[in-house]
Amino acid sequence: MAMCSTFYPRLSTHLNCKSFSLFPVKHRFFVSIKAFSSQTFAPKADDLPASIGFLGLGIMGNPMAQNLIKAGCDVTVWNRTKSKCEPLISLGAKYKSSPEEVAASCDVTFAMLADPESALDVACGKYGAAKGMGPGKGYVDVSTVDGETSKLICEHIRATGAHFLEAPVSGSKKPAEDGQLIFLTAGDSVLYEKAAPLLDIMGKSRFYLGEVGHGAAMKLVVNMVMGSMMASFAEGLVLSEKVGLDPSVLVEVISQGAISAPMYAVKGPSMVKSLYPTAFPLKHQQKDLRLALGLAESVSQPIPIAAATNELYKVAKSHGLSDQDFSAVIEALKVKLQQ
Ligand SMILES: NC(=O)C1=CN([C@@H]2O[C@H](COP(=O)(O)OP(=O)(O)OC[C@H]3O[C@@H](n4cnc5c(N)ncnc54)[C@H](OP(=O)(O)O)[C@@H]3O)[C@@H](O)[C@H]2O)C=CC1
Ligand SMILES: O=CCCC(=O)O
Repeated sequence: MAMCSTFYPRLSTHLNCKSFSLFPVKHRFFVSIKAFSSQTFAPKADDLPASIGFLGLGIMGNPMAQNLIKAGCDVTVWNRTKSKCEPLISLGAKYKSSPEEVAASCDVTFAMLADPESALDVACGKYGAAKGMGPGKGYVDVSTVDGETSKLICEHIRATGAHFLEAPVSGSKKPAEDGQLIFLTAGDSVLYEKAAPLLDIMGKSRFYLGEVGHGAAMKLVVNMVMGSMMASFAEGLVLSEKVGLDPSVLVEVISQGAISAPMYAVKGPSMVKSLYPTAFPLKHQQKDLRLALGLAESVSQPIPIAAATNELYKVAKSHGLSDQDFSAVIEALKVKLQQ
């Protein structure tokens, strides 16, 4: 039986954002805001899925699954590289040797995979999760993929009689550890409601954006902006140093002005020291820019800044920086041209 016992006291509010002028009226966007409250709305154990699967235990999947286990949930894990399951097993997780077996033994299965190819393979491949799905079950894909991939996975899952939710996340390693992610969900609303208490363990807010593809699109737009912001920040740091300024002072100046952003304050000091401890791998940021370019292409929308930014991340990848944090994109600007 599911026992999610260590909930923080939280207030959950559902807003129909049709009433907000910021949102287009043709879609019904449901925004759920969690906040700490003196009132306790701990979900009843009866409301929670009894057993939860988690596929993909990388930088993000590991802490997300950990938070479910620590909240008392009954979690079964699988990862391509089995050794990454060990820390979770020692916290109380069960293990199955394929996505199919995990899905067959769980009510709701989450997947946090690297890219469209791996998300598709884990969901729809030979021993994929779809093989173990069926009526009454749910599949929640929290990987960052394009809408087309998400729709394909959705088709396979729904064909089994199960429900599908795409739920990519905004927020990186630390927010994942702290249960402070932002879920950008779309798909079967029945599953959205069923998974909500689990999303609330792993995150601080959740957006329900309608039909499958909207969650993926929102995530790609956000990461397109983030990738360009980081590239521009990197240019500023390199240029400031070239003209004899102290880049640490630039970080401080930016932090006090209108363009301050937590990302600059968090990443800036280590970028100045040429250190890039990986929270968000550079290869994933380039993947997201590539997918955002495809999204823009699908509606003939020019995104020249993102296109140029993508080229810079590709250069960074060609210099062996794929597995470094995406802030290592600055190194692509330091490369000396051959004389
Ligand atoms: N890191 C971050 O800050 C954030 C990342 N994301 C997104 O979340 C997803 C996961 O990111 P993150 O955890 O950082 O990435 P990691 O690279 O740390 O983890 C990737 C996961 O995918 C698995 N995987 C890769 N290829 C395959 C394959 N062919 N078959 C099966 N499994 C595979 C890996 O397994 P194995 O261990 O065997 O390699 C691992 O479990 C990505 O889509 C990323 O864009 C979203 C928000 C923030
Ligand atoms: O996809 C990665 C997003 C990282 C972040 O939101 O900080």
